[in-house]
Amino acid sequence: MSKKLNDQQKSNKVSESQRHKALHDAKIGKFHEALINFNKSLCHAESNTSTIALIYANRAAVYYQLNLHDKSLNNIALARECHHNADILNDLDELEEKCYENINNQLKYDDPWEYFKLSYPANKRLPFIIDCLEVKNDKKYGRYVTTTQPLNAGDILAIEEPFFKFLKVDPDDNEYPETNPYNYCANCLRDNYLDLIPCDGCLTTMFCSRKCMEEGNRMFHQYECNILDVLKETDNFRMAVRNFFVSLSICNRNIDELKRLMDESDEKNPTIFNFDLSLCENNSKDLLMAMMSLTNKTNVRVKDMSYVFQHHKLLKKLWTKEKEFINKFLERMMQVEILNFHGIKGQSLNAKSVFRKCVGDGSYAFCSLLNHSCCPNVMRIVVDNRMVLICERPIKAGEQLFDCYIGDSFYYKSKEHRQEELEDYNFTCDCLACENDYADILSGLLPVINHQIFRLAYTSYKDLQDPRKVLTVEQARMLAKKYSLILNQNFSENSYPCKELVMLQLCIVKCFLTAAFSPITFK
Ligand SMILES: C[S@@+](CC[C@H](N)C(=O)[O-])C[C@H]1O[C@@H](n2cnc3c(N)ncnc32)[C@H](O)[C@@H]1O
Repeated sequence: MSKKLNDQQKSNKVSESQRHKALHDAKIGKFHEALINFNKSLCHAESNTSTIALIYANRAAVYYQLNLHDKSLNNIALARECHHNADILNDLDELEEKCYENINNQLKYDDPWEYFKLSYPANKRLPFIIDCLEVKNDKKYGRYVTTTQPLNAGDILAIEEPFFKFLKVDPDDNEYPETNPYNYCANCLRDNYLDLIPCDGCLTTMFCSRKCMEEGNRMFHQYECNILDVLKETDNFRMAVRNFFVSLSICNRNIDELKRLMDESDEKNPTIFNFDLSLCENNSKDLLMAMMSLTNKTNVRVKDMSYVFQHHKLLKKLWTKEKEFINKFLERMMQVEILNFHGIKGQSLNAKSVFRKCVGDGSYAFCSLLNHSCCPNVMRIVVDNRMVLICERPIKAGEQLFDCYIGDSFYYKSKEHRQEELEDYNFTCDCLACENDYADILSGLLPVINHQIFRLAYTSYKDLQDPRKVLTVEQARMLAKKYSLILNQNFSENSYPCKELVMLQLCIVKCFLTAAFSPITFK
């Protein structure tokens, strides 16, 4: 790598000052703040110095206090691996003994994947979606997803890993602590209960494990580590530049192979349904082609990016020879991004509420095939970086799955407002809600058909809106099940949309959002 362009260098002095802040936080019981400050301190510590061992030892002690003994043991092991002064060894041995003595009393994490599971057998070639989903194509929608079997509200239809992903961090944003880079793994975007390890080179990049560190370095960080400040200037194109690095790595740095994949994607317009992703062999190239086809070629102009490519030997050479293709690739990535990138809200130990800023963006090859309706029948939520697709009202065999691209659907926004928000997608929505100009569920426009169900739906809906009534994850999961059952039993196509069915649908959405985004709980 060439000369480091970040203006700051590792410094044990800065690291020590952060460590002392963390020790103070821990002393007054602010354990989450302490862990973040220890992470910051780790990032600033000079490589191969005993300071790093000391920080891991301190972090181990905090995890011990939090009753997270496996994390404590992990940090003891990390401390021992580092260059350390002999006098911390005794402390580590003592702490280790205490952890083993108490390991059976440690807090158990609530694993969201015990709850979010596919509701039907998995597709054999695409094991992350259920086996009755298909992709079709027509003139109006382009590609679209349908089901060969009826589906019910509450069913989980897909659990998909992002293909491209990007952690959006801002160390200076104090208003939203979740945008602090010392919270999340730069590779998988998970918070790992703040048990992160620092990059040896820069001051802000952390990983959750050696495996993620190796993968992150191989896929993108080898190019980015010493130019993080330069990359900030790429503004909107930051993610496109990241995707170029990742794609180049997938092609083993062979740009001719990347060109070939782009040509093949343009020619065949493949989706993931064209591939067998159950095979253990590396299928990144298949996925990359499927991702590149997710564009309607919106007009995008890339600004001059030469400054990004001047600091790395290979990139500089590629830029001189292949500037035109690289620009074309960045444009394509931007076109894909406009249509298909989804915010990732992290789960974090220090998240205080359901509503918080996204910590990153991700793109999902399957879920991106869903078209839009302002009265959707499925919803997407990102749990722990994976996209979970949930059925929010009954769907007949043969029907298309529709997602709502604009968060709130016809329940809250006027038709004009919705169309404005859909502008980037280049189509005019003619869904049921737009055709009939439904707006605002509480207005008089929608009829009430079953008054008994309406009373139940209305009370439940109002209860869920009440900010004083905060649901636990467990309660939200139970209620999602309850409302799904009532909706499934009372749904009739002839009466939808009516107030009570739409309200029940909204209750289900709200419960799933709460179940996914509530602060992490322990059993
Ligand atoms: C995320 S992609 C969905 C998959 C897309 N149909 C494809 O073939 O790749 C979004 C694009 O799909 C099309 N689309 C989505 N919803 C639509 C709708 N309700 N009516 C017509 N076209 C729609 C638009 O071209 C939009 O830009």
